[in-house]
Amino acid sequence: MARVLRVARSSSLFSFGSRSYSAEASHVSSPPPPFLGARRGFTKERNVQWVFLGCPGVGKGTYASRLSSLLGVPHIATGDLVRDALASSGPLSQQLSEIVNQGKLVSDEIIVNLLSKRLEAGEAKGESGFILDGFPRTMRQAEILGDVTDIDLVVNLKLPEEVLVDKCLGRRTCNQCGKGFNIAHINLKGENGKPGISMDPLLPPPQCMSKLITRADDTEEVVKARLRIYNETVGPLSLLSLPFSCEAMLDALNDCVQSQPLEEYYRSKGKLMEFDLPGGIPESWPRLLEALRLDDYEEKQSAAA
Ligand SMILES: Nc1ncnc2c1ncn2[C@@H]1O[C@H](COP(=O)(O)OP(=O)(O)O)[C@@H](O)[C@H]1O
Repeated sequence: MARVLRVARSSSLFSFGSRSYSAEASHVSSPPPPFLGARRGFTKERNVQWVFLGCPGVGKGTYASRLSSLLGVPHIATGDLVRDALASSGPLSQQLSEIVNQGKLVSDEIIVNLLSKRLEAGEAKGESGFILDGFPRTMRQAEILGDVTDIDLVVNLKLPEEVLVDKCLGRRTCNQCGKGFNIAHINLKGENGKPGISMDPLLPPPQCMSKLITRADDTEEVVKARLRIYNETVGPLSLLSLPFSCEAMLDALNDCVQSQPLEEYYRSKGKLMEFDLPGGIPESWPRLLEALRLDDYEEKQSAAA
């Protein structure tokens, strides 16, 4: 039977259809080892169920997608689900475009429904496990997820705030092959004991160059609103220095219900792995694999095959 997240408006009850998930029946040892042991979640019954947290622009999509290929689990980005819904014709599209283009969060009900449909379709195709990117974004979403399934590990990617806006503004997607690139040159000098960060642009191959598009919500104003909302709902980011003056952003802030930050929620459950990205993909990817204790994963997989 299909696994479905169902929303009951009057209560916190959501369900993953027939699967016997229980918040109590966690296979996670307590207290967890440092960085949780990356192999948490690899069981005979199912594959990993991981969540990627991180500010807009931090690279969640990039690293979640690489890990999903490595581990053979689907990478499910709720931002992509929202963009697919936006691209479809229908009343939902119109409703979403106003919300997304102001940098606001889509309602928990809409996002849970989109995710539910995606999981259902995946299960029908025989998918097992997942890496969620962009979900949960609110405490309510985290509670819903916690009610219906066990999350093994929450990876919290971090970059200095100065880098995030530039990275968002540098994002490009090829409208033909769908791959993501980044044209930003990041070169942040180290100061006050903090290391500098430099990232080369991730440039597209020549055939994609003329087909690059920028996300409609990657304007400076909307990016800053999204970063502020992230700060309020997920975890602290010292963004107070950013100049916020536009009305859309103030609306977004007013709409943003202050909730206990998600980072703290998962930290208190011993599931949070913090990861400060040391630079671009060439520096960060091997270090991330090491932190996840997956550095020898490919070798072991091929040896076992
Ligand atoms: N879990 C979620 N809850 C509410 N809104 C979401 C969620 N995931 C995505 N969205 C909506 O989709 C937009 C794009 O999401 P995403 O691609 O994850 O962007 P980013 O991480 O760059 O902010 C968000 O700004 C928000 O409007």
